[in-house]
Amino acid sequence: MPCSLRRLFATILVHCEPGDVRGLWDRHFEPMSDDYRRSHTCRIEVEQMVLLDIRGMLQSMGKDIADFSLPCIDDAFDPTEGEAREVIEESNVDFDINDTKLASSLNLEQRVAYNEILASVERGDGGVFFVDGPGGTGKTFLYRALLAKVRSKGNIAIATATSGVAASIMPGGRTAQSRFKIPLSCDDGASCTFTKQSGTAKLLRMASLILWDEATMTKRQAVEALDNSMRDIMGRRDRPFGGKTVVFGGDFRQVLPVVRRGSRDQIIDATLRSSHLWKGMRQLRLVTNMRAHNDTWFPDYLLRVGNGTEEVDDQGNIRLPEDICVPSTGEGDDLEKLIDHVFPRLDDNMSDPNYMTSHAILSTTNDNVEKINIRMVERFRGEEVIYHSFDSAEDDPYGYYAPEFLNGLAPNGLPPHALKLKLNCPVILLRNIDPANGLCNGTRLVVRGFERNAIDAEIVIGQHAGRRVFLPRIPLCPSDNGMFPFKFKRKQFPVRLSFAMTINKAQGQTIPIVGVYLPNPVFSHGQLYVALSRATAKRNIKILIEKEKEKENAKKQSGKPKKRKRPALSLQTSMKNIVYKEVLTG
Ligand SMILES: Nc1ncnc2c1ncn2[C@@H]1O[C@H](COP(=O)(O)OP(=O)(O)OP(=O)(O)O)[C@@H](O)[C@H]1O
Repeated sequence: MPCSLRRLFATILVHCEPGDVRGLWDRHFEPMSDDYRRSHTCRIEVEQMVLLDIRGMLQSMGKDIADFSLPCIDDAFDPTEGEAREVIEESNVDFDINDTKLASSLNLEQRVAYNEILASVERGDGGVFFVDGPGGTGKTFLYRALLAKVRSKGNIAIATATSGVAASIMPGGRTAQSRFKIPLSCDDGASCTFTKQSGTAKLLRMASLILWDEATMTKRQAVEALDNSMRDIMGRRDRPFGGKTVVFGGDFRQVLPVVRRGSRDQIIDATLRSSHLWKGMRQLRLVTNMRAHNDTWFPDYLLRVGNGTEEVDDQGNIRLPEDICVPSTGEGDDLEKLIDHVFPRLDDNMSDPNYMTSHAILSTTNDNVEKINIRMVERFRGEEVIYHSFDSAEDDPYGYYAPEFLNGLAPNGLPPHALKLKLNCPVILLRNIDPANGLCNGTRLVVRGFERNAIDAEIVIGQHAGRRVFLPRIPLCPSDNGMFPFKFKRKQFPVRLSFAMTINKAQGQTIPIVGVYLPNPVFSHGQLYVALSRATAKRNIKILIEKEKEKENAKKQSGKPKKRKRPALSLQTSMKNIVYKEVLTG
């Protein structure tokens, strides 16, 4: 508890712009130091221990404790002796002893990749690799084996991924953006923002191995920025990544980088495959699906969907297996049926975090996801707590935008104005709060308690699973600045319910029991493939494609008081599948 309070304190300093930092410190010092006071009697010593802990947390959130009006840290109590925080943090990453045993169960393709990469690490003369594997072929399994091997020898291995979710399932994983300090908008020729003398530069120089998972989802300019900076800090401008062993991984069949209003050509141009670095990357291919290894038909089908080779009808749609499709009437209760399939015996399992994280419904848009989440929280037993946000238009001195209007806005990546929660319900974090401690955009948690100004939650996925955290309300702005003609700010808890999530958010996660809700066709490359490939076997996936015609008829008839016939039940099995084949073969 005191540790969770210290983390909450650091989070408030970084994200909530408190007016009276010293007052906050004085008021909460006692509960924040409970654990240290039990083992130490000297108040000065206890105060220094709390400050050092908070300093570490602030540093991992990218802030310096000296910028806040807190008591000073006395060097005599500082055990780090001036060593860079990045180096200490990385050296302290515990490797799971069980991961050192993974090497013995690698399949043939994984073993070839493992040996080649380790040989490069051992030679120390650099090498750039791309682990190319469809979803479920064990890329993450391979990374865990590599990280454990390098770290078990006392060497530094840096694990990163494009998304927070993928980063959180690797030990010591961080988002590539935060670890390498890649600028948010990154143009051709850009570099990372760290200096040659910084802790990040020191860490990268010391690293024996650098991993970047889901590199297929990042813009090539971000990878090129790392290459530029590595050449610079290593003083080896002629060698890719300054002569380090760097391993990228991903699957171009999955979702590609987001290019706002981008054309197909612009999206392809933004991918790593279009980078000048691509040709120099040694390709290591994984082909055996280890996620669905008990079901050989399903992985083959998935690959045909991902490769765009599954046969299409005259409308350009592919057929989904009948036994995974939920019959539809085009009416509202279709969704209830899908929910029943995906969340059986919900009442008996409400407090089981494993159940909550192994069942989820995926859909294409936030609106669909919100609709499912609202239904699910209504089904969930317990008292509902509603937290309302404080919304403002920053550059609106005359108050043109009424609060009701602002409250009704639902931009992507922001929590709703009225956040409805119940005890034990699953939520997903919407911001990188403290990536080093498992709180990043995409982290899955369950709600364990409600405070007036904080949500008490438990991390349920990844290496920090089981950790309790307090989440405060923070000011949040839409990631897309051009979305509104004013600067919109919402002060709210940075979470959303996660019974359902968008397909893009689910990339990189294995979801043992998955439902896919498709009231509208998929609209981007790889979406259908990502949705289908989250499951471990065909029998664990259900898809609801809503019947279009009936919906339209229902709309037309809604104005007339005539008796309506009960809509017929039919099985919708065809769906659009968007595949940019040039990114798979170019
Ligand atoms: N050699 C192996 N032996 C046993 N299980 C394995 C092996 N390789 C992978 N697995 C298991 O297969 C499943 C899928 O593996 P993993 O998550 O590493 O795939 P992935 O390629 O990273 O998938 P995605 O791209 O969808 O994230 C996991 O449950 C993993 O533990």
